[in-house]
Amino acid sequence: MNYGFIGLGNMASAIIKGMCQSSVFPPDTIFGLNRSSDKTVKLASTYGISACDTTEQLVAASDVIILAVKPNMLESVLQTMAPLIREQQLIISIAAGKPLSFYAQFLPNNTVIRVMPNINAMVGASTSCFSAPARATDAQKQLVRTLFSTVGSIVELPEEQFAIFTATGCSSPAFTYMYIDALARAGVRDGLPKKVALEIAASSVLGSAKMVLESIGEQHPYDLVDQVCSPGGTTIEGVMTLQDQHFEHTIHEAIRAVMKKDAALK
Ligand SMILES: NC(=O)C1=CN([C@@H]2O[C@H](COP(=O)(O)OP(=O)(O)OC[C@H]3O[C@@H](n4cnc5c(N)ncnc54)[C@H](O)[C@@H]3O)[C@@H](O)[C@H]2O)C=CC1
Ligand SMILES: O=C(O)[C@@H]1CCC=N1
Repeated sequence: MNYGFIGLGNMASAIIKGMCQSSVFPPDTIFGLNRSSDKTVKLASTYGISACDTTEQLVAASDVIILAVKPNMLESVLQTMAPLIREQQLIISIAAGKPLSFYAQFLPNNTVIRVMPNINAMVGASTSCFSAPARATDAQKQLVRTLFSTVGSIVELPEEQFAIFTATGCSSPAFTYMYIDALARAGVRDGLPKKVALEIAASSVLGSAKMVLESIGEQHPYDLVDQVCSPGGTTIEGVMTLQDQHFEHTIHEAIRAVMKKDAALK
């Protein structure tokens, strides 16, 4: 089985890295095409994947085609692919926003599965989901699970939950990076070197995420908050300041803004 990536940016590079580092997907089964050839050449030399110069070459070589261009490029990519495609080819798209019905306009006879990974795929820690149409076979869905398991975890969701998954699971790493940097910056203000401050902040977030994951269904996150806040202590001052400054409301508004933009991409 051969795999062809159209668009070799941040996400495709991360997925190709995961596939090649697994023992499941040999590099000689992976093909790539990018608008500019520099990224294709780099991935070919780093991982030994095959570089394609045209959509014709990539479609001819692939059993599974992974669309990893920005949503605004999809229409032209699908128009170019449509006359070349074979019915048995599986299409996987990782683009935000575009529903399965969008792909059906261009490729009515092919199975298209939407996958939403996140950027933590670069370190094998993506939180991914997929939505498949009724026509998708168990084997096709299993292939999606196997492929994206090389870069982290993956669950199947109904398509109506795809957008909120994207916002809370795949846009949120950007917010978390901002939170980590804000903590580190505060550390710098009080004398920590930035590198040390970043290590402390990131490590603390990693441990906190582990605490939440291991207590789901047993303790509410606010039970954990209470365990940190000693009566009359230091942390409660920070917690109440965050509440005064609408910390939760700000996060909720950020998610709402992501959802609004996601809906506009359709
Ligand atoms: N960056 C992220 O955190 C995530 C992005 N996504 C989705 O993944 C997709 C790709 O995102 P990134 O990798 O971040 O973008 P990117 O901008 O890093 O990569 C896109 C690549 O596609 C290439 N390209 C553009 N038009 C092309 C064409 N006609 N033929 C071949 N290559 C073409 C560009 O040169 C670029 O290398 C987007 O649809 C995005 O919605 C999904 C999950 C997370
Ligand atoms: O910002 C975006 O459009 C993509 C979707 C999820 C993460 N990045």
